[in-house]
Amino acid sequence: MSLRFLTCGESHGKGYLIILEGMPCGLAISKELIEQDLTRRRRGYGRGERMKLEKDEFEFFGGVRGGFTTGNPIGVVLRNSEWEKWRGAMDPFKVDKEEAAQKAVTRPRPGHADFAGMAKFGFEEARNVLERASARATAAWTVAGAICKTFLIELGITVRSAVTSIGTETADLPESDEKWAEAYSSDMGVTERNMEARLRRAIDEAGQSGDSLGGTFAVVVKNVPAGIGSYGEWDRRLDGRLAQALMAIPSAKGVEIGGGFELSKKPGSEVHDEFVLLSDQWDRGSNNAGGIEGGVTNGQDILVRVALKPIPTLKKPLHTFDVQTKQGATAHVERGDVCVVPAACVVGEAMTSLVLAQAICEQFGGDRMEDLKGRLKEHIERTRRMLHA
Ligand SMILES: Cc1cc2nc3c(=O)[nH]c(=O)nc-3n(C[C@H](O)[C@H](O)[C@H](O)COP(=O)(O)O)c2cc1C
Ligand SMILES: C=C(O[C@@H]1CC(C(=O)O)=C[C@@H](OP(=O)(O)O)[C@H]1O)C(=O)O
Repeated sequence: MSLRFLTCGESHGKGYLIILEGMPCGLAISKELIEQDLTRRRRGYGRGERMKLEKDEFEFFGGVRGGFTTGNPIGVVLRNSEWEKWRGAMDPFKVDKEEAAQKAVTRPRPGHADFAGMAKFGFEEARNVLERASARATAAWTVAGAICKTFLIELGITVRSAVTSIGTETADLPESDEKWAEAYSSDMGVTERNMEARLRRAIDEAGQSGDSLGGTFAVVVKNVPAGIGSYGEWDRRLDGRLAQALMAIPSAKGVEIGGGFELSKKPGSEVHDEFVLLSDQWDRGSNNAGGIEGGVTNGQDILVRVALKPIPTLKKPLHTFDVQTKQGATAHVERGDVCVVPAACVVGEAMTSLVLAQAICEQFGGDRMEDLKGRLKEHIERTRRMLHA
């Protein structure tokens, strides 16, 4: 069965419903791992007022019994902390006209879905658009992703992320488990404490001048077996699927696999990862491919980098127009974040986990975790024999 997830909900509505269908039965579910990822997604210096208020309370609705998946669709309810405050404007049936009018967004913010969404549906103002386009939905994606990450951990596969730049300040990718642990617990998603301070300063400067900052992050997947994905059809290639899932993160504008854009500047002799003999096993001397060749994993770590634009709602608003008066205006201002890169990289882990879990379920799936693990083990052993000198 293929694994898929859907959500419904709005940023200032009651919350989100998450349905993850196709997870095999018998997987132990860790509520703590979901809580940890939701907490990490709220992190980061530069996030706005809402992240101090939001608790991300969630409840399992179906598909898990006694701590194990049953093979039924998994349902989770994720509540918005401020629902009561927004009820007047957002209630499914009893909307208070005055409150709704106060919340109307008639001056579309450049860089947001406001105008494009109004054009799509013919809305007279953008409230319905921004409610669904909001990155609040990434909390729901993080819940689904954390369940997929639990599935991958059970198979010995780890998905981690780190911030690699904010504005023009850069940070190194962690190189050891110890460094990854530092990035995991860092508020900024980086390894060095002095780097955290530099990134905070950059965010302060942007915030003080009413501006915002983007940046980059990397997701690294370790211990992925070779041979996952497909070269058979364009929409089954794993690199393409990862790029789609990561590009869907609000504000993501670029995705690179392995050496990415830099590879285009080098000759082939410096790019392709040669096979080398390490004791009695054939291995690779480098990993410029980022663990994927021809849309299929090659057994090396998967490395994906994502570039995020600076977020669009600015305290010093950009120029726009009012869709009702047709006059020039300054863009609508909502309270908001100055920089979201440390939060977005947690969403990057979630989306990567989802795509990988999907590919593994398609290839080795079935209804039972135990059967899937057995098939995957056989596959790994066969590959090891292939690489044995
Ligand atoms: C975790 C996270 C939080 C975000 N918070 C804000 C915010 O507070 N204000 C804002 O204008 N954009 C924020 N964004 C970005 C917008 O949601 C995004 O730029 C917008 O929906 C348009 O989508 P696009 O940039 O992918 O084209 C956030 C993005 C992420 C990933
Ligand atoms: C709520 C979250 O992020 C929100 C994403 C967002 C946007 O425009 O994307 C705008 C802000 O919403 P609000 O105006 O309600 O503060 C962010 O806080 C979240 O990440 O959980």
